[in-house]
Amino acid sequence: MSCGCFGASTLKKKSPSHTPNEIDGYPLDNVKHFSDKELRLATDNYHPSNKIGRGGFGTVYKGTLKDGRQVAVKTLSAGSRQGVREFLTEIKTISNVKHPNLVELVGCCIQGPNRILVYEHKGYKHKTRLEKKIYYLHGHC
Ligand SMILES: Nc1ncnc2c1ncn2[C@@H]1O[C@H](COP(=O)(O)OP(=O)(O)OP(=O)(O)O)[C@@H](O)[C@H]1O
Repeated sequence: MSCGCFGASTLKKKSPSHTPNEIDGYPLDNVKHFSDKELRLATDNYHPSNKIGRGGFGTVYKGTLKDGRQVAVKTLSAGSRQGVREFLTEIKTISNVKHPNLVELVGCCIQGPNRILVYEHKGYKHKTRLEKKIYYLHGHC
């Protein structure tokens, strides 16, 4: 947390609410950006009772957005190198695809160290990990 010892110009340069509009040259304009605060509110501060799973990316929490929409909030585990690559891959692929068998990417959070993906919540997942890989290999048909 910043305190009074920093000058105003320092605070301006390092605004914690800054959201990048690209990652590795990939534009993020078509993806909704959530703030850390919004997702903490949605998941009751990542309360353990909202934990719905864990994958290669990190822990997944159930959340409710301000508009009442139910979402799955996928938090990237700190230090997960696989996750950093997967974060960008998931944004690149899922944000441009709509398919009844794929969950919709609602948005993401890239704030400070946070790398979080927000999906529509499904009561169950349609695809196993293997099915997802086959799906991608066969070119989203
Ligand atoms: N959109 C969603 N709706 C409901 N539950 C979800 C959703 N996304 C993930 N989950 C839950 O979180 C668990 C982990 O999902 P996640 O996609 O992170 O990993 P995975 O399916 O094992 O595949 P991978 O590690 O390759 O990404 C799932 O098994 C499921 O229980």
